[in-house]
Amino acid sequence: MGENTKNNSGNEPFEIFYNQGTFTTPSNGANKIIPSNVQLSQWNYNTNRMQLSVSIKKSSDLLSSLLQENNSNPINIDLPDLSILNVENNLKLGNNQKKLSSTNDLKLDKIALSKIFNAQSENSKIHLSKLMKRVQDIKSKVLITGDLNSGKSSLCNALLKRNILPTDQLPCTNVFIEVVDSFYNNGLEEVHAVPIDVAENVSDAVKKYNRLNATTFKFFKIEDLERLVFENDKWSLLTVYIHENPASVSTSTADDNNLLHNGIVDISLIDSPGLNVDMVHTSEVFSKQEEIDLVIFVVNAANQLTLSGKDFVSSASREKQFMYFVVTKFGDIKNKERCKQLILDQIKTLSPLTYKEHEKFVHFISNADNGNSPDDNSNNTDNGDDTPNYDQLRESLRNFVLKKRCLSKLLPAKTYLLKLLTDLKKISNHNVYKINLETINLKEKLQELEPKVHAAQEESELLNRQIELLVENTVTEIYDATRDSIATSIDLTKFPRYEGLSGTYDYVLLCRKAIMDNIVHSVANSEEYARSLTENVVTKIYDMGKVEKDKRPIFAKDLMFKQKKHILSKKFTVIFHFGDMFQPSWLGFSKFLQWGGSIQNDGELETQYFTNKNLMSYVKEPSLIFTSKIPTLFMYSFGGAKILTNIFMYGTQIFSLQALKNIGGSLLILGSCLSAAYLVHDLPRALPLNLTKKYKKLLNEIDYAHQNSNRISKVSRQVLKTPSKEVCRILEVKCDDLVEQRKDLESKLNNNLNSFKFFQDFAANTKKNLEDVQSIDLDID
Ligand SMILES: Nc1nc2c(ncn2[C@@H]2O[C@H](COP(=O)(O)OP(=O)(O)OP(=O)(O)O)[C@@H](O)[C@H]2O)c(=O)[nH]1
Repeated sequence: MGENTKNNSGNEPFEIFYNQGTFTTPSNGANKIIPSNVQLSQWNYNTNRMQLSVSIKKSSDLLSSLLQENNSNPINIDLPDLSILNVENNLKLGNNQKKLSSTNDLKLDKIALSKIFNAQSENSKIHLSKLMKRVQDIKSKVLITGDLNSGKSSLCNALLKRNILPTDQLPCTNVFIEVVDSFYNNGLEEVHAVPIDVAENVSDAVKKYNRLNATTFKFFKIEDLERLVFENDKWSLLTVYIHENPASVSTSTADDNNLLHNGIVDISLIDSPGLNVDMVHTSEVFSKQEEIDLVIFVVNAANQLTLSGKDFVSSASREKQFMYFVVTKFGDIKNKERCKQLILDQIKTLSPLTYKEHEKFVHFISNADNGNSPDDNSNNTDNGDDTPNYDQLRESLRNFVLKKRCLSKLLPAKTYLLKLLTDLKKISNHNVYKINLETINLKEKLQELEPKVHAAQEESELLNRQIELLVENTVTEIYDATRDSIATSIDLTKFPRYEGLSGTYDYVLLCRKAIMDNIVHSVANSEEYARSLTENVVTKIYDMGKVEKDKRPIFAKDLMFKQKKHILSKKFTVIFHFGDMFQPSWLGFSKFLQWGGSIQNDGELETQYFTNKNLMSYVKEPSLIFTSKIPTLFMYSFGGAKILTNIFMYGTQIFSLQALKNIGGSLLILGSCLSAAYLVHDLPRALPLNLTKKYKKLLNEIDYAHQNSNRISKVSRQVLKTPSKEVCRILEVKCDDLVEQRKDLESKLNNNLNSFKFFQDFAANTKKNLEDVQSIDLDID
């Protein structure tokens, strides 16, 4: 078994040559004439074998492409009526192997089902590769099974025409025995026993046993079989090599009359232990192995098909379309017709196809005792005409294997391919249907989504623009307001009252402070205005973005303008000069000389009479006298008195040089005194005027109004960025979400389109392959 027919003459056990319409087998040295119907069978067999091989390869490729599609795009396999690729076959519970319905008992989604389907498909690919091996292998295994003591070993011996296997009235075969021609063991008759510790069961043993590897078995003589068949606790398989026809051993040639090594297809017979509760499962599993081409079920006519037998047959017939039934001990039955009918009825229920051709597949044997004797054919004949003897059975079996090996060898592959391709056809049709439905659904969803996406995008753009504009207007407003406020602050300064010559120093300081305070105050006011306005606009922006109140970040307006740079930017210094106290003008001086009053800093003519002050104030603040008209009055009085004295003293000599000298000196002193008095008198007007000018000049020079307006508006802009960004982000997320949904739908739609194309091609290829397989005619007579 480990070695195959390569021993013979090449890769194939038989090299077939055409020779004027006959087949020859070169192994026997002489050309053998094979009947033309066998020749036809061989030709058909090879053609079918080749066609099936191609179909297996194509089916495997189809499965691979389906798997690939399933991995990139989970396919729909929620189909209840699949036979090979039904995912429910993968969902079994516990020891009782109860099947679960994926749709009822377990709710599995498309992805989960597709993963199970992957496993199922992989198994199917493995099975296909085994089928390929099987289709290309020309060896044939025949499993003989049946109830305990039903006559399996006797049947085996009868078919081999040798008493090789032990038979007994009591159950005796406890180990599976495979009988192979000694051709496969260098012409030696031996028993190779596979120990239980090498292989636990027969299925395993068949795989592990290798004739060329002595560690996989133990040698025994043929005579030891009597003992070995009982030792089921030691051996899982006994391989028995025999000379079926001792006469042909010397030439090592195949014999047409042989069953095991006949020159066209080599057969091995496997005798199995009787079916009891323990053995049914093992036999069922074994019979389903691809290596088993044909199952012969031996029925004791007296017992008919027992429960174990029925179990086995119904399970095995799912895999093997045809089974042989050999009814033994039929001769002992009185009412043969009734017995026959009862058994045929049972077969009809369990394996309808076998029943349909029961004349070929169901054999009634009357007497096994004599059947073992190859020479005594007369005793093998049943009393009835329709009950073939062992020779007829042997011939039928051999013909079946030889002429109908298409069925035994290739039918399982064809049957499997038909089921698989039908499954694939159903899957592709189902997917095309589902994809169409999904596509309609996706298109509807996309149509609904499209306007929403546009609306959201437009809303987002509009709101962005509105917020941008709002921020820009706010910042401009803050800038302008701050600039105006600072620019007008100096002019709006309220200067303190001048409290006389002695308070001149304080007056200077107070005037400067008044200007400074006004400017700084205007800046602080502008900052406060910016805070309030910014706070309002922040709320407005969140309102525009429809951000829920509890989701808005807390806005702490008091934190605005708190950094050091803000404090520093408000500071500036102006250096005071003595000259800042005076700003003489001819107009002012001439007014001063008039009795009426003096020009004040606002240009208004102010009249300060001697009487407009309380006399007590002059007492309290004598220096006030200098800012009043009192010194002027005094000057005028003194000058006038002096001139009058001169006129009186010099009379007509008033215009004499001496008189003019005296008058000139007096006038000079008078003028000087009046000028000094004017300057002192003009100080409350001149100082604020000069300071105002000086501060304005400085503020202009350092661009104070712009710097602060810029600073304040910049802070507001910075602050407003946060809600603007937040609202934009929310809108973007909303848009992105919709765009993502659209993208997702489009991608699904695209996938659907690809899947649709895939399944269209897949359906066409599957259909073609299915038609090819259907056209393979294995029914050759
Ligand atoms: N009368 C009669 N006896 C048969 C026939 N076939 C087998 N026997 C007898 O039935 C007994 C059991 O036959 P076996 O061939 O050992 O049966 P088995 O099915 O191999 O038995 P186990 O493998 O041990 O279950 C033997 O004594 C056979 O001689 C038959 O067709 N007619």
